[in-house]
Amino acid sequence: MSFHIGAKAGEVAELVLLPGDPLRAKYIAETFLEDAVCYNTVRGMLGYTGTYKGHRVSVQGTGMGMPSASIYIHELIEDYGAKKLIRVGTCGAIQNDVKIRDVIIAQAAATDSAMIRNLFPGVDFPQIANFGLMKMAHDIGTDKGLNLHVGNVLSSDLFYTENHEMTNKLGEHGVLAVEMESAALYYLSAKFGVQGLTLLTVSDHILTGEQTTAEERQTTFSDMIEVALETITK
Ligand SMILES: O=P(O)(O)O[C@H]1O[C@H](CO)[C@@H](O)[C@H]1O
Ligand SMILES: O=c1cc[nH]c(=O)[nH]1
Repeated sequence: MSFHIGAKAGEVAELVLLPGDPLRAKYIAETFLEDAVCYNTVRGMLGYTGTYKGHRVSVQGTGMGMPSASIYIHELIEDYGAKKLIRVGTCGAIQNDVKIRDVIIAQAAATDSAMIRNLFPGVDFPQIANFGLMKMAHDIGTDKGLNLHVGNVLSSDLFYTENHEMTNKLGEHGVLAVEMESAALYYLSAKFGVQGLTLLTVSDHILTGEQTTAEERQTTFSDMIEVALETITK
């Protein structure tokens, strides 16, 4: 077992989905995977391994924010050998043409976190998705007829930001939505030479104030999950 994950060696698959919400991990395992077994309950951050169309796949909750997500992502890669990781998250849209329940493929993630900046003084390290996973997800999502958007997102340290001017400015520069973990996934994927991608379902609209319910955030968004599972197992 690693510091925060109670799985034994071999209990985590090389292919891992990463929802922030551990109960979304449970829902995904119970709804989409066959023979899913729970390998982690440490801190209630549930993790499961099962199969999807014959491929071993794990799904691990990461918690909220880059400090929490980076702990799980780091241990999944370094201690358990994860090779492809797809975050399946929720986000708040900051573009008018991005609607509630649309799916976003995060091509890159800007961040207001100092976590990565502090590692590269004087350089803005680019946090980008793996191209192969991104193209595959785009092809699969397009075939499914989804309302897909591809572009930049903001991974913010603050859910309740006071800097609305900054959010608006990022929107004016084409950033699609705000969430809290993708920059960490993309940085750690680059550090360890593995493949990382984020898919997001729009759970709320920052410009219009529309919202989904907590239950929807935990248990729906099956389009995104299916695209993630098809992509990661191709
Ligand atoms: O739904 P998840 O994957 O947790 O993602 C989003 O939701 C949380 C905030 O409500 C943050 O973790 C944010 O990134
Ligand atoms: O970080 C997040 C996630 C969902 N919705 C938001 O507005 N922000």
